[in-house]
Amino acid sequence: MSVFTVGICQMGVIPDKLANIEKARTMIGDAAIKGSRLVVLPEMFNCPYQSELFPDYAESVADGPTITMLAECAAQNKVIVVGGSIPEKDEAGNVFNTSFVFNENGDLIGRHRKVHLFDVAIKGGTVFQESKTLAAGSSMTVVNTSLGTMGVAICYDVRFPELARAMALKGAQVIIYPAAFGPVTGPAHWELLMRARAVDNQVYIIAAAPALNAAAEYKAYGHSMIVDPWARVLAVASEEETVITGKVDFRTLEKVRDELPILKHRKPEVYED
Ligand SMILES: NC(=O)CC(=O)C(=O)O
Repeated sequence: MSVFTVGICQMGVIPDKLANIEKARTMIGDAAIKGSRLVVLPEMFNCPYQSELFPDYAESVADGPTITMLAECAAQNKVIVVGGSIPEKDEAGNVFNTSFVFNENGDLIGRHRKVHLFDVAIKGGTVFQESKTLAAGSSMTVVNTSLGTMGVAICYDVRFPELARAMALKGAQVIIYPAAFGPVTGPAHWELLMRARAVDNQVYIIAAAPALNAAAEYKAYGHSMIVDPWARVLAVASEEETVITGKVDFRTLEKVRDELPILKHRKPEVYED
C-alpha cells in the first residue's frame, strides 16, 4: 500500500492500569474513525513513567490484559496497532520496556524490547534510571506488514543513529518511536532527533508521546509528530490529549531516495570495522 493514514494516540496516562487500557481502546477507535490504517500509542501507555512502578504494572505476553486489548482493537478496527510500550514480564521475572505490534487480524507480528535504557542524570533537570527495574532488549525490530516495512524502537533508542540506519538498511520505510521525552530533553531535542532520523535515513518517522499530565511525577513533553523523508513535519500535537493523523506516501520516499541517493552513496568500507 503506497498511501495510507497513520494515527497517533497522544493519551494522558494516570496511575490506574485498567483506566489506561480503556482510554487506549477508545483512542484507537477514534484514530480508526479518522481513517487511520496504522495506529500508534506512546511509551508506557498503561503505566506512569516511573521506574519503581514498572514491575507492579508488568504483564506477560501469555495473559496480559493490555496485550489482549491491543489484539482486540487491531482486529475490531481492522488496523495495524503499534502498542506503544508497556512493562512486559518474562518467565524469568525480568521486566522489559516492550512494544507489541498487531496486524489487522489481531495477530502479534512484532515485539521490540527497548535496547538502550534511559539512565541519565542531567544536572538541574531529569534524573531517571530505567535499569533500576528494567532489563534491556538485545535485538533490532523490523516488521513486514500489509502497509510496508516498519522499524520499531523506543524513545531513548532514537538517540542512537546506528539503530535507525540499521533498520533502514534492513528495509524499513517507516520508523516508529513510542516515546516519552520530558520537560528538559523535549524542548531541546525531540523535534531535532525525529527530523534527523527522518532525513538521514529517508524514512517516515512516527513519534508517539503521552499527553502532559500535570499531576504526574514525570512530566511528558507531548508533541507527538509525523515526519516525512524530507524531514517535513506533517503533523504535530501540543501537550494535550489528542489523536493526530498524517499521510504516509511511499511515492515521496521513493522520490527523495531517487533525487538524493544517500543510502546508495554510503561507503561502509571507510567507516565500519
Ligand atoms: N523515555 C525516554 O527514554 C526519554 C528520553 O529518551 C529522552 O531523551 O528524554
